[in-house]
Amino acid sequence: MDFARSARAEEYLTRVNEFIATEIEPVEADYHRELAALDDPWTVLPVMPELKAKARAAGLWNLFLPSVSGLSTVEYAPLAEAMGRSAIAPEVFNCNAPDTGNMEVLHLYGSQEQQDRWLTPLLEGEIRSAFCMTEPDVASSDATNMAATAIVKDGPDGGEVVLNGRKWFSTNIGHPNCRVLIFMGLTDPDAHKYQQHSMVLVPLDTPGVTVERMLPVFGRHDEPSGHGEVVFTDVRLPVSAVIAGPGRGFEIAQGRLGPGRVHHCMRLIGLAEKALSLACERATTRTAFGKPLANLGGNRERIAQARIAIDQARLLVLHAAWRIDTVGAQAARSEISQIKVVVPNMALGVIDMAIQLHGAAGMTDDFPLAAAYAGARSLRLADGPDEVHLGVISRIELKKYLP
Ligand SMILES: Cc1cc2nc3c(=O)[nH]c(=O)nc-3n(C[C@H](O)[C@H](O)[C@H](O)COP(=O)(O)OP(=O)(O)OC[C@H]3O[C@@H](n4cnc5c(N)ncnc54)[C@H](O)[C@@H]3O)c2cc1C
Repeated sequence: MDFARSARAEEYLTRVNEFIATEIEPVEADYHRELAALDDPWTVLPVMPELKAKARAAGLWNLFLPSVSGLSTVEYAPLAEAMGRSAIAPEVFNCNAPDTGNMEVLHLYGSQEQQDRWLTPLLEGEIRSAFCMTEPDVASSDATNMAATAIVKDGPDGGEVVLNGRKWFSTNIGHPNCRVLIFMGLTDPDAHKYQQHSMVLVPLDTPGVTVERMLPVFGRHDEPSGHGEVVFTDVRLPVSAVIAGPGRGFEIAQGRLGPGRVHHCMRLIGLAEKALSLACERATTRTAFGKPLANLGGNRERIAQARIAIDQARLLVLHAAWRIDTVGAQAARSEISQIKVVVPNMALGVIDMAIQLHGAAGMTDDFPLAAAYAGARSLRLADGPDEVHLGVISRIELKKYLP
């Protein structure tokens, strides 16, 4: 396998890094401060559309989508890593979750009408979207448990689909520009277990859709995107809102949760790098007991271990990306699950070390470490719990030994 960067990837990386250094990093701390000071932080600050327009004009836009960027998964990895160093860069480049996953779904499975109505404005960065699968009342790590319903009823113009149920942790639903969500619901409990569910495109202003509350993650609401609890009460839509037709929810979930989901791991490598660089700066510029922090206790070893852990995890991510590019996401299931276990746990360790070296300051919002810790911890669940991924890896491993 060859992880050397192509000339095209190298060129993009130089430009992305330059854009982040000159346009994003100088304004990022103020962005967070200004947002936190607002009475209503569910607001788009003017600087965000300005940055997006600049990134777009620079051709650094929708790089996550191979058909737009022409980049392979291996080529995209260092770009996502660069974006992951900053909390706002992914959005600036229109490469942020969950919109990227939703765009991939619409790109792969959407009808022409669905693409015109939703994919085009998402690709333009004009609107945002949410993905509503997880439910508070069932163990949602097992997607066959989803109990909210998407019942198809016959009628004129092909009939309608009626949605009922409660979803939560719907990321992005608090964003002022969130206009559409993808709802996963039970359509036919008698069908094969992987053909019971459907995915439905729901305009956020459809009667019967109510965002009941925004959920905190370690006390943070992640404004202006957030994670909402959403109730669906007799939400009626034409059957043309069902993506790829009724009963194909699982098939689409497999597609959605394939290549797009390794982007989180790529970005987390960048976040861990950011934490390590902050730790090194702090350790070399602050003195205790007459020495720089770096020279106290086991701090040099901890920094060395962090460097090793990040480089190991990066290689595993590149390997998974290479497998996706060469054999496809389905055949790379073990490698994808491996990085989903390794990377968030690695990032948590590195960020925790950086927080410790910062002392009490590491727990505040004066540094991006506390938010980074919450984000990395979330990804031990949000991308599927570690245990589920370990189950996938062991199943594939043990299968080799079955008679
Ligand atoms: C910040 C954040 C953002 C999120 N964003 C979204 C979103 O945008 N859209 C969305 O639909 N969902 C989202 N989620 C939800 C996430 O996908 C679910 O939390 C996850 O799938 C687990 O489902 P659950 O919470 O119901 O946990 P459960 O299924 O109840 O599992 C709880 C625990 O049980 C154990 N467990 C489960 N299965 C196994 C197993 N096979 N072996 C051993 N132990 C096991 C694990 O310890 C697991 O953590 C988000 C979550 C977070 C924290």
